[in-house]
Amino acid sequence: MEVSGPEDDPLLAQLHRVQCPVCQQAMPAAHINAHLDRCLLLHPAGLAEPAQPRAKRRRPSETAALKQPATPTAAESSEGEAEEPDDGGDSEGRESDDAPPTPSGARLLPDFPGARPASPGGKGAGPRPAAAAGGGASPRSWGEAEAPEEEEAAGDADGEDDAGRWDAGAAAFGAPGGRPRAPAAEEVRQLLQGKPLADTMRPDALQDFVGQGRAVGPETLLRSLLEASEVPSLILWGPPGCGKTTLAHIIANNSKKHSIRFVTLSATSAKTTDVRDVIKQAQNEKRFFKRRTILFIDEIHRFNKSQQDTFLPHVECGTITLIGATTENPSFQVNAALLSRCRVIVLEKLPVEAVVTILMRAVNSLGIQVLDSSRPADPLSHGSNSSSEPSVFIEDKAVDTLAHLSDGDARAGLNGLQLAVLARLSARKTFGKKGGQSYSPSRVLVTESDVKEGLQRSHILYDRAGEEHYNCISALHKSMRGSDSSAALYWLGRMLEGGEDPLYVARRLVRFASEDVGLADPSALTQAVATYQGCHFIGMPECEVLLAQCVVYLARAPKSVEVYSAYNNVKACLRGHQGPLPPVPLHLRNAPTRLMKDLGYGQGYKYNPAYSEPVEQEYLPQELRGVDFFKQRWC
Ligand SMILES: Nc1ncnc2c1ncn2[C@@H]1O[C@H](COP(=O)(O)OP(=O)(O)OP(=O)(O)O)[C@@H](O)[C@H]1O
Repeated sequence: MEVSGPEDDPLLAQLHRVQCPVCQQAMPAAHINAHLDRCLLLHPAGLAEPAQPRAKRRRPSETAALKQPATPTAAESSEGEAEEPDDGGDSEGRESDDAPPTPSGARLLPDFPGARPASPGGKGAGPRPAAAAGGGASPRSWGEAEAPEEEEAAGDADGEDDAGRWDAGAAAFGAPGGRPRAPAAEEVRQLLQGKPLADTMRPDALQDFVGQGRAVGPETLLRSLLEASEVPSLILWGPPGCGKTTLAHIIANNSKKHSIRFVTLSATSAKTTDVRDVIKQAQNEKRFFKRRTILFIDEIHRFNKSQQDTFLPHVECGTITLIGATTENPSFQVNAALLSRCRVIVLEKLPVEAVVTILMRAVNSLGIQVLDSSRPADPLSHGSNSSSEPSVFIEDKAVDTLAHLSDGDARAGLNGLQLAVLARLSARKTFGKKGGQSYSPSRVLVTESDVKEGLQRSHILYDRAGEEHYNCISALHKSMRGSDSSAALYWLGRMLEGGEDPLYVARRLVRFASEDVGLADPSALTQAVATYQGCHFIGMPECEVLLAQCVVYLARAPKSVEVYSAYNNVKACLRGHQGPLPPVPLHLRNAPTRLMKDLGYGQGYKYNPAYSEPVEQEYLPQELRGVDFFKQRWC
């Protein structure tokens, strides 16, 4: 996905002007890294150690120089305008020119882990957020804020050791040249605290919206409409964390530019009166100011049918443009009349690559560096860090694993990342020791196992209340029907590991025992009922094996739908019957009283045990004589 940064837009580039802390020259933020590379080489006095000609990357020691303003020379003063390509990162082969920049200006690689993204200080990266040190900045402000003089370079005083470590570290971790330094752990911690990373990273513009090409890709009608600010009433349907609210947020952002009101309500908390208030205001806005109102209702499926009816006439007459978000199938959860007035946009579970892109954007934005596992290197071999504040690294496979475990839910992935990093920062796990000597923490490494711990798998893989609940039980039922015991066990596991109620599964097994196994193995029903009772007695997790046993039993059992089909025929016959139902034949009626006997109840009935030979007798009403529900299809 293309992600544009200020450097892509000359206007934005002008707006994002920063001042070189060495020569004081002002320039577009996008040029600062390339400028600093040369500026610092021209001002070795600004370095804590002599500049090495190969040093295109910023070293921590160089960061110290950022605090020592130097007088600009003629050579530098024209440099900011005529930027030369920064080859520092390229020499390590880490940075792809094709890689789109993040909103913060950092580059992302489209494919992961085939290629590694640059860290935030990489080519095109903006400087570290000014408030990062103060903890108030959002990661999004990375490329916008500039306060190198506030930065306390962790390893500044380390001189040679630090410089060597940083260079080698950059090689080891894939950090390209041109970055002032990695943010210290404390800064990362402050960025992560207080607000969910998922919210902080929510894109504001359509070009930052990852994936969902089918719904809002470049060629889609919806995209053209959104770009023209002609937003139709929409129902955004998709699994959790796939970008429904984000898309609405982008529309809201866009609406502001076109003086369209955007009002948000959540169906979990809003009452009908709230909806009425919004509609009233929308009417006034339309009447007096000719302003349109877009009403976004999150989790619209939680409104009952009559609440949904409240919008109907107002959507119809254009007082409001409705955008509803739902994880549930709108065919069942949204009023048909409302549905017919809205365009349903189906958003899909985000593919792993898209989640990787989103995660890498967050990683870059936080200034966390990615440890490239394809380039094994012992970071400790590059010297110690005497700084009290270590830099933060994450294993590339940790990002990969996180993306896989997120199961298409970007929020889950971002939350997992946030938890893993915060947990690791709290534990301050370091790389260990070098040559038997202990080092003060020079780096904090977030590993694959950290992210696994950071994820609540159960909440990620399975949505107990939503669509996934029905999808999985259906998959289990069909696997058992197809006698695939292995697949059936898999779907059972998916549900139980996801926190499904075991009794819900057990009830389905009871049903299956009759519906699909039926009289081919009547003891299946006994097994299933016993399983239900067993689950009831012992609960989870002990009852999982009961369910597994029963699932395998049912999957392997012979199948017969004879009873099930015949009964369906009976139901179809009854439902399709025209006119009054035929009376029960008199001979089949019980006659407990004289009056009933006098009326002919029970007359002519042949009590079967009283006959040694087969009994000829009709049991169906007159008009159904001869019907065989096992043979005749009614539905
Ligand atoms: N397509 C996307 N592109 C970029 N970021 C995304 C995308 N989808 C989700 N995200 C990230 O994940 C977070 C959660 O997404 P969002 O709130 O849009 O999910 P949702 O589909 O509305 O989920 P829910 O149904 O649970 O409310 C966002 O804040 C954003 O950071």
